[in-house]
Amino acid sequence: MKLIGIGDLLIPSRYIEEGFSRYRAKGVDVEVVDWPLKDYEELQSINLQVETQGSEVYAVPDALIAKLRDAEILITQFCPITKKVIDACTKLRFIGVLRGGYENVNVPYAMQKGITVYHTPGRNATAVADFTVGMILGECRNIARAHANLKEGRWVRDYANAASVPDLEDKTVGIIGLGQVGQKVAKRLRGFDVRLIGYDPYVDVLPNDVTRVSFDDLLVQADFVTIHGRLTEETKGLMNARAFSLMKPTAYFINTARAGLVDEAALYAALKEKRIQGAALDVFEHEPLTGDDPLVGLDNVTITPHLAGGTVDAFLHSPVLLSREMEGSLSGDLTSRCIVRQK
Ligand SMILES: NC(=O)c1ccc[n+]([C@@H]2O[C@H](COP(=O)([O-])OP(=O)(O)OC[C@H]3O[C@@H](n4cnc5c(N)ncnc54)[C@H](O)[C@@H]3O)[C@@H](O)[C@H]2O)c1
Ligand SMILES: O=C(O)[C@H](O)[C@H](O)COP(=O)(O)O
Repeated sequence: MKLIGIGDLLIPSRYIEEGFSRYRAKGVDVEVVDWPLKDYEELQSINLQVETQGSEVYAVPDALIAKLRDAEILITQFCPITKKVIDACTKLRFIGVLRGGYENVNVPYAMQKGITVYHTPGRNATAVADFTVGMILGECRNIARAHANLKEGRWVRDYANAASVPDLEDKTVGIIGLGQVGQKVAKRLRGFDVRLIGYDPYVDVLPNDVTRVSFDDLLVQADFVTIHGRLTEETKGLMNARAFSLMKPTAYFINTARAGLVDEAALYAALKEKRIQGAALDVFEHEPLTGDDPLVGLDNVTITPHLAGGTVDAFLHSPVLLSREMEGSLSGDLTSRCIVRQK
């Protein structure tokens, strides 16, 4: 059996090679090729922003497709596996995605062709959950603003909103979306003695210290609203002007998930008019965010350049996780992680 992995800027080839090297003992021929990209910005602009299955808007270079043709197992992180790629790989039986999401793979087409697709749920949930807690503290305690001021030689202790800087203890944190990341955020926040409320229409059982509430009740009650849904047709623009109008004027909004979950203009207006206290954002409608973006000029926002999932553990361990998940497929044993099974 032939496995071909596609290395990229965030998971270089050698990590895929190492992650799947033990397949060699099972008679698998493991080869890894590179997806040539200029820089991380190029990757973000073509892939992280494209949330349509198959990402056909990006043309995978023919030279790369030519290197993939013999694959029976194809491993990718961000490189789009489009209809054209699938058609070129005539022996393809399995696709493994080194991601929790799989928006860059044309899953419906793979399914139609009887190809089994695996992914890696939660591979960077720890990284994102840790970062989210950092963002909550960073914004409500003015950490980033204080740092920026000191770097510019200003010793500023009298922030305009200092009188309303909260402790986390006894505050209510509302978590929208209790999947891999949302549940880890809840787990981390327990140590802060907060009250946890959650909204997720698709999770039957919430962690027992997370009180299930409706979407509107969450917004009305929470001192911190943190969103962790995936971007779908249903969740697009979930946080709109109406949603922000339900939040307390003292509440904070945190988004380390996807920009598309939020109406950014409505969020900007709520922040600008101080209808909510502040926001911490790792994801933006237009990435990379430029210095002249209106959000950058606000004094009640903490912004980071889409960093939440990026730890060495998250990215470099993904191939090991995926190789374990897919191992059963070699002997025909399809495990629960496979999202599409052969008919
Ligand atoms: N900033 C980063 O670097 C970074 C890194 C990794 C992941 N992410 C993003 O973090 C988010 C969470 O990832 P995850 O792995 O936890 O995803 P997940 O699929 O495990 O969880 C998403 C949850 O959202 C819930 N959901 C679906 N529709 C909903 C709705 N209408 N309202 C509320 N909840 C709804 C689902 O039931 C699920 O429990 C995703 O948007 C992902 O793209 C960001
Ligand atoms: O940078 C990010 O947002 C994520 O690391 C990237 O999109 C992959 O996330 P995943 O699909 O693994 O959740």
